[in-house]
Amino acid sequence: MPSGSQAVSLRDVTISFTLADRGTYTAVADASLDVGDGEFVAIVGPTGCGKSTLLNVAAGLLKPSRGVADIFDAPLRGLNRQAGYLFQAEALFPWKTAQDNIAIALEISGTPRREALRRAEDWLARVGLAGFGPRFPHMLSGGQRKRVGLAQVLIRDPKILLMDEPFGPLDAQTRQIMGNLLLDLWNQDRKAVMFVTHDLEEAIALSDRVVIMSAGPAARIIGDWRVPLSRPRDTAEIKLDPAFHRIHREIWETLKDEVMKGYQQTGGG
Ligand SMILES: Nc1ncnc2c1ncn2[C@@H]1O[C@H](COP(=O)(O)OP(=O)(O)OP(=O)(O)O)[C@@H](O)[C@H]1O
Repeated sequence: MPSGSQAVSLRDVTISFTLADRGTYTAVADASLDVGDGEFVAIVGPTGCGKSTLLNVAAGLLKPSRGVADIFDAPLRGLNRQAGYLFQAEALFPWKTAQDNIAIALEISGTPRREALRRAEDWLARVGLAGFGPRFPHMLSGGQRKRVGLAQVLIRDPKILLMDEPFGPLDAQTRQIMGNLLLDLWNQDRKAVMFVTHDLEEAIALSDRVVIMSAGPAARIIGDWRVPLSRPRDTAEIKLDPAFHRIHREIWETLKDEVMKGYQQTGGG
């Protein structure tokens, strides 16, 4: 459970982009969000509303135009070195084996190669890939590559995990399996997690809190729900729980109008 300190604290964050041809575009306006130490928070919103933009602020990849970002009560300057980042797109080197892909995350910060390889082997087992170390990414399934990606991030033991639709490209069953793996690993040391998804079911199944953003431009945080479901959870079975249906219905009431606005703006509806 949260220990009281905030791993990520965004205060009145506004993010505007200056576009060469169309002036200034404000993606996110006055967003305030706290993620407690050990807390799993999902951010859900319509397509293009600014979820990734907000995550990039927490990662230190993007400086807010207004407002502040604190990490463990200290102002974030430059890259957030306490965070590990897992994107939708794969970040594996195609010419390196699974084991090397995991080990490199330690080698770049100075861990001797032999030690890095040994720890990478442990992590292969922790993500259910014992024996797959010598395979190159093209010799692994999409789900297996995601497992390698997860190990690559977690081996550095970041205090905060920033995840941007990490299981997006996977089929529904593999997503569920990856969700369970993520929860198992998270349960072992409960890092703070910011998990961006457009999938409300996935958000509820995984998280302690679900935060809803409005459609952009100038997207805002318009809802923040505590998920009343006990842990440990199985991400498939939890969806049969009546409490899951109740909270889903409640959040969807707020989300659905924003989703329609988002589609209309992006020409999808
Ligand atoms: N570097 C940039 N320059 C200009 N506009 C940008 C930039 N980055 C993001 N945007 C715009 O800001 C808005 C929010 O984008 P963002 O990727 O954060 O949305 P999202 O909610 O993560 O979308 P999706 O769910 O489709 O991945 C979009 O309209 C996008 O086009």
